[in-house]
Amino acid sequence: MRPRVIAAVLAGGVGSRMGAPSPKQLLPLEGRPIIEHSVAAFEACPEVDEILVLMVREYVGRVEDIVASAGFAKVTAVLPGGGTRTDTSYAALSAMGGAADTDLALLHDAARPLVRPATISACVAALGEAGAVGVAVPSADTVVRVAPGRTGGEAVAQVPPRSELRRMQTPQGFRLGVARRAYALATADPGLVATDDCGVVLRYLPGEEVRIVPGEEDNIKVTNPGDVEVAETLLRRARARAVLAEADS
Ligand SMILES: Nc1ccn([C@@H]2O[C@H](COP(=O)(O)OP(=O)(O)OP(=O)(O)O)[C@@H](O)[C@H]2O)c(=O)n1
Ligand SMILES: C[C@](O)(CO)[C@H](O)COP(=O)(O)O
Repeated sequence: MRPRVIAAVLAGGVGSRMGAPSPKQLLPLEGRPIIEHSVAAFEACPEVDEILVLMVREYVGRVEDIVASAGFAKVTAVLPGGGTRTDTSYAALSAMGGAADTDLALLHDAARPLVRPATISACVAALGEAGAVGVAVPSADTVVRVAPGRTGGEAVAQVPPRSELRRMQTPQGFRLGVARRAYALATADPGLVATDDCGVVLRYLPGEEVRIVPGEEDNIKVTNPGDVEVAETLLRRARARAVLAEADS
């Protein structure tokens, strides 16, 4: 029997860098809220069985309305998120309590509305071989480690080989047993600091391989003012490509 695939769309953030009056995942992108685009990708992915959405508590009702009017049949619950992204991930995993350790959890930033169903499918396929996977892309820029400068400001301390570096995106996927073991250790650690879920597995289960799934440059995280316009341009370009591909076939 194939494992059940449960996706969680993480939308518990308030979007302080965006500075909009409501959380950025509610901003319109080509006429639909950003979060609707993100959920739609999972709804359209044939391998995904169920979707949970974790939203800033006071906007849970708003997202329930979005889910109802979009007719997302796979969404089984809209739940409140936590105080940090890691808290929201943990709340998502806790809400999957009825699932087996062999079932699969996919955690995705609501703020990445351009994720493609094919990328989600690739994560599910990779979880057939590894207990943890994360979508990532190479960096076109040289990435440096910095330290406080001798003359003030910051200075370059190290230039890691760029060929060994990737920029992590989401989705990030896990066999539930792996995510549960990692998060049980992480939440017991008072020094826990994490910026993504693969990092939690790497840190707390060092023996577990975290496999990279090649991603797409346009799976951007809408973060700062101006990013919605960039996402709109990328979305229009992707639509135009799809129309051309359809016409060619
Ligand atoms: N407590 C939190 C914080 C973040 N997120 C989600 O994690 C994703 C990536 O986080 P980020 O882009 O940092 O979103 P915000 O936290 O909303 O932004 P900011 O840091 O600017 O406040 C977003 O979909 C966001 O909603 C979450 O579910 N719960
Ligand atoms: C998970 C993530 O999107 C991977 O790039 C990223 O680390 C989230 O960071 P944020 O500061 O919560 O936006």
